[in-house]
Amino acid sequence: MTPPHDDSAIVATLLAQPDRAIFLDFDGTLVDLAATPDGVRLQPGVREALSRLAAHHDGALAIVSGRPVDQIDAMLAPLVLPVAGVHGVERRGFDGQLHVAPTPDISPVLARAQSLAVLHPGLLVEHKRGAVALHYRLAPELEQLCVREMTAAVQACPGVLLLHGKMVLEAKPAASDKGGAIAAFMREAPFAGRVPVFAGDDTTDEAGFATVQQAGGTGVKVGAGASVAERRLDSPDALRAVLLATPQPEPGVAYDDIV
Ligand SMILES: O=P(O)(O)OC[C@H]1O[C@H](O[C@H]2O[C@H](CO)[C@@H](O)[C@H](O)[C@H]2O)[C@H](O)[C@@H](O)[C@@H]1O
Repeated sequence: MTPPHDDSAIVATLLAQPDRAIFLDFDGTLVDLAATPDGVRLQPGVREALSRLAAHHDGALAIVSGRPVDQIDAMLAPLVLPVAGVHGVERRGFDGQLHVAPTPDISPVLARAQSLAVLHPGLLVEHKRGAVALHYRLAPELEQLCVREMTAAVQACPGVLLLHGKMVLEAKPAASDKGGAIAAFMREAPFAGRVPVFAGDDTTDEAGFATVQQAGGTGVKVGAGASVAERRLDSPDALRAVLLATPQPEPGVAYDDIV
């Protein structure tokens, strides 16, 4: 389905305003989706564009992902940014401090997902801090089976919620989400007092859109699909084009100089 319109010009204007706080999802937003989680690649120039944009906003730029913080660090190295990982279970602020939310016992879900993957080698299980992702991208015909099994497993785990993302079912703590992670960043320097913008592509990003819009900011949905976000970009390519055109910092000023 083709998205109704593309707000590239408006998003570029928003990102250029130095009083914004910028929050970016990773998979399907900054990088194109790939067949497997370790198959994604950061396109040339994106790391440098993120560094420029962070400098332009005095460091108020964070990645907000379903991936663990250390995976995001590995993808962006040598650039180190504030990151919320595992849908807000992990969060490293601008000051470098890592905050970890309490996590309910998820071991029954992990055991069920792993049993299913043994029976069906096309399925892939990711065990993250307090969360389990069951990927069926390589075996899409197993979607309904995965939904049934993961729903049943999660029902037996109080405090655990099931998210249905892009070809993935993720069991994660109900109390943590991207909205909460963004709100936590917004209480801290250098994010506090700024107007938030969050770009994301998936159902798991909707809580983030709601949070930034309640704070007077802007949600930007990347790609097709229903969303509460007020703005829309066609694809990760459209977002990257906006990022690559981000303002140049003052001569000699880079993100590394402000952290
Ligand atoms: O919040 P995000 O940064 O968008 O992370 C969401 C999940 O992304 C990854 O899975 C997704 O991307 C994979 C690579 O393109 C793809 O193979 C998979 O089908 C997608 O669901 C990641 O593996 C998960 O841990 C993240 O939660």
